[in-house]
Amino acid sequence: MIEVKNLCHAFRVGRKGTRQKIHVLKDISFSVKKGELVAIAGRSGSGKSTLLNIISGFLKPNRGEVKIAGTFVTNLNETRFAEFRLHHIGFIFQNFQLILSMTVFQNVELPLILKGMPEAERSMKVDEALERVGLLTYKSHYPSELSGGQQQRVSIARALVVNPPLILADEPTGSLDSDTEDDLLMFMKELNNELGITFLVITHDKKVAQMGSRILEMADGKMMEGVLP
Ligand SMILES: Nc1ncnc2c1ncn2[C@@H]1O[C@H](COP(=O)(O)OP(=O)(O)OP(=O)(O)O)[C@@H](O)[C@H]1O
Repeated sequence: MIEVKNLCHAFRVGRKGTRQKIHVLKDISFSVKKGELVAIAGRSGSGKSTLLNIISGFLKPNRGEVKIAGTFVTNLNETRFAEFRLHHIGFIFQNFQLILSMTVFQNVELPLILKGMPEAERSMKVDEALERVGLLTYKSHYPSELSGGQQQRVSIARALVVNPPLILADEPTGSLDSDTEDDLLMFMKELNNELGITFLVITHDKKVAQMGSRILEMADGKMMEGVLP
């Protein structure tokens, strides 16, 4: 599902004269098979978000390539990558990224509007996704009227609504308390098992990493197959 080859990325920091290059990704290669749930673990600053930004197409790498579902995405321009994302990738973020002025229904409907789906079909798909996350009765609520765990479920429904083969999650439980975190991790595992969606989960939390069928550990710009205690 994902093949990453020889990815290198450095940021230039500082002012002219004292400018420095920070090499964040140093020749990273790994692959994720269809239906796997893989966690990428590593300390703060180890380059996890940079890697995810490249895989999601929000950042162009200095070198290397990423192939997702058979497409070399690193070659796509911004417009084509946006189109590709809409059909192939669902996102879950630490801070949910819901639009607060929109209802739960409208938040989940958004990707379908972008896809140009007719209204009747949209309505059916949104209801289906909300049912899946157990929040159909909350469809007219606003995000601020929901708990953190519920808001994260809405964002999962928004990711699921386009039936993506791949979900990228960046610290998905980072804003949740421990019990809610456990519920959400179980739910993500369920989606992985039942729907066969491939998950790539970025985390610095051992408990989250351990839910993966495989853990890739990032340290010092490199990646290795992780072994967590
Ligand atoms: N836009 C940028 N410009 C300059 N340096 C950056 C930029 N983005 C990230 N970095 C640097 O790259 C390194 C890796 O950052 P990154 O956010 O990828 O790490 P991370 O593992 O996701 O950390 P965290 O868990 O804290 O989010 C850090 O040293 C960071 O300061």
